[in-house]
Amino acid sequence: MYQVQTLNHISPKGLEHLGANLFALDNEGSKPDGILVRSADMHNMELGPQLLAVARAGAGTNNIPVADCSQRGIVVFNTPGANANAVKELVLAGLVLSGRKIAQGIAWAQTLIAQTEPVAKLVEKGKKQFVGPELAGKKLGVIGLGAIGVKVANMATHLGMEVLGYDPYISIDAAWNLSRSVKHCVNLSDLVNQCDFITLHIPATADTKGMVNAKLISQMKHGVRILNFARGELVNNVDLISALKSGRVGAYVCDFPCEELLGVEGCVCLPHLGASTPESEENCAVMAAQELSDYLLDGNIRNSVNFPSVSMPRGEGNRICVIHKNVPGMLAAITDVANKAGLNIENMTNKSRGDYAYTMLDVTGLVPDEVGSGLLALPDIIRVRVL
Ligand SMILES: NC(=O)C1=CN([C@@H]2O[C@H](COP(=O)(O)OP(=O)(O)OC[C@H]3O[C@@H](n4cnc5c(N)ncnc54)[C@H](O)[C@@H]3O)[C@@H](O)[C@H]2O)C=CC1
Ligand SMILES: O=C(O)CCC(=O)C(=O)O
Repeated sequence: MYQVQTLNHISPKGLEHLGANLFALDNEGSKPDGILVRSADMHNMELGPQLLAVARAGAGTNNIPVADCSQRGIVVFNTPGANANAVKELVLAGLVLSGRKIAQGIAWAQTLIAQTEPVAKLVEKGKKQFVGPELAGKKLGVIGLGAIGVKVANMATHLGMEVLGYDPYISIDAAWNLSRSVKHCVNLSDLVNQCDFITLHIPATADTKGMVNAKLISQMKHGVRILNFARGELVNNVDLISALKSGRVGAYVCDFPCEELLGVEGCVCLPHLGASTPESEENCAVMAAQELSDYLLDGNIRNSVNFPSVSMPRGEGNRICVIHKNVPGMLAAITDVANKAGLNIENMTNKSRGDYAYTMLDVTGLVPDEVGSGLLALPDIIRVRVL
């Protein structure tokens, strides 16, 4: 029985994929084999030696200590694309909110109840302060053309916007899905200096943190409207607030409120609602639970952010799963241990990713305990499981 801990609310539709006879859900989680998480910050969490995998029901994994997990042989999964439509739809709202001063208008309309003049009269007198531009005919810059960025870019072409995209690492799949009317920018300056609206769809990493700062803003069009449904850390808030005050930035719509942004004129903060739809919560939970179950029960890895994708159909015998360093001689050393134990290797697969690699052997015959201990005694072996 595998113990699975949930650190956030995970849609019950997903949890149904963890069969009750094989998995025990334990929210206190003293010694979980697997963790299901959404946005909970795991950086200061103590991860026990028994922990095998963390599945993020969502896209961003910056709340998970991924490098540390890799070193300890903990596989981290995410759910690529499972919440992309939910975010795309909120970006549509964000585009309109950034231009038409809707949030400010709604807040102002609520104040009219206390006035002495009739509300309808006050509305007609006051509405001119909330005039804002249409989207059609304007230029939208999409930074990051992954699952969400592609959907946003394609949607914007249907709104009559001229769309520019920047992503030096775009995947082949994403490129196939991108509307051919999206203009490709080879550098960021080329995108930011012509766009009326800019939307961020990149992960928060050491390279991207603080990317929207005074220097980049100085290259943008005066009055540019910026949308951030990716991560708060991508934007230097001090520089952004000063640009809002000077009018260089016309509006900032973001999904990541923080102390310094609340109450700043021109800033519209949503409470991290990008993926908050029943459909997206369910998609993410189902995908994450399936990934976790497939790994815990059969050792297969799909959609990991720190280990390679490795899957093999399960045969009759035992399966030996080895996480190891990506260094020469590992396959020979692993198969040598199996051979010495008299095991016949029926099927075998091995893949590497960066500094790490994963090998699975399907063998006939019972696997003696000394195989596990023999493998673990080899240099550069991180984790061994016999399933
Ligand atoms: N507001 C919310 O609730 C949500 C926020 N997110 C955030 O949005 C981000 C993107 O999500 P997805 O599109 O699903 O991820 P994805 O992995 O499909 O796409 C990210 C894209 O960014 C590109 N990229 C990376 N570094 C870049 C750089 N320096 N410049 C330009 N492009 C760069 C990658 O090549 C990739 O194509 C997530 O990492 C997460 O932080 C995701 C889902 C929900
Ligand atoms: O689970 C959520 O609500 C947040 C989703 C998110 O930020 C992500 O998928 O990166």
